[in-house]
Amino acid sequence: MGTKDRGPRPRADPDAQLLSDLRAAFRWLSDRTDDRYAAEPTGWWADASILRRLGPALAEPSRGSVISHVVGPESRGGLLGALVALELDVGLVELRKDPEPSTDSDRWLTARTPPDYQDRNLRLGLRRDLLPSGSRVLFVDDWIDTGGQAVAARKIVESAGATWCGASVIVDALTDARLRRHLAVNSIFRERDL
Ligand SMILES: O=P(O)(O)OC[C@H]1O[C@H](OP(=O)(O)OP(=O)(O)O)[C@H](O)[C@@H]1O
Repeated sequence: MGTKDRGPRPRADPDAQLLSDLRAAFRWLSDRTDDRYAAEPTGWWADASILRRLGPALAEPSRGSVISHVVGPESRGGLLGALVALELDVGLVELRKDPEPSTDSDRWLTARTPPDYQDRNLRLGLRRDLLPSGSRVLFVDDWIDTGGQAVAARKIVESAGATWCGASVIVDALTDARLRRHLAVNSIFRERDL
């Protein structure tokens, strides 16, 4: 059979390609003296071709939903949140760690996390005037581990009178399926697939 008879070359599956590129650019860090492993995902945004695909991939599950704001926790949630907000054509509201009001009239909504992946009870907060009641929020982050930060984020969103529409993350390391459902988590992949 000649080459003409073979038909078009099958196109590479873009999702499979993104997964494989994310895996290739990721490292676990560890010391010989310590059995702890730390995720090192910064190669993902150091690579222009991965960076370009992250916003569309994280926005994809929300394409059919009405989203008015993206909320991203400091620091990587802010970085990725901006990419997703651009894709969905909405604004990004920063979720800060230990926010300090600049003036008395600078109102923040805050909540403390249950112990997170580093056993921290972080105080997270966002500026009240940036998230009007009735907003429809998509939470964006690189990684969800215990879900502690996302749980606190949901409390804050709801205390603003806004609706939590879900969480979009690159890696889902949750061990609690009920929490995954409660937070409506979509991920590019599970930690076990790294
Ligand atoms: O599910 P959890 O147990 O709450 O943990 C997940 C969070 O922890 C990491 O952020 P970190 O606070 O390390 O800050 P970073 O974004 O600056 O890395 C990660 O980016 C998530 O925000």
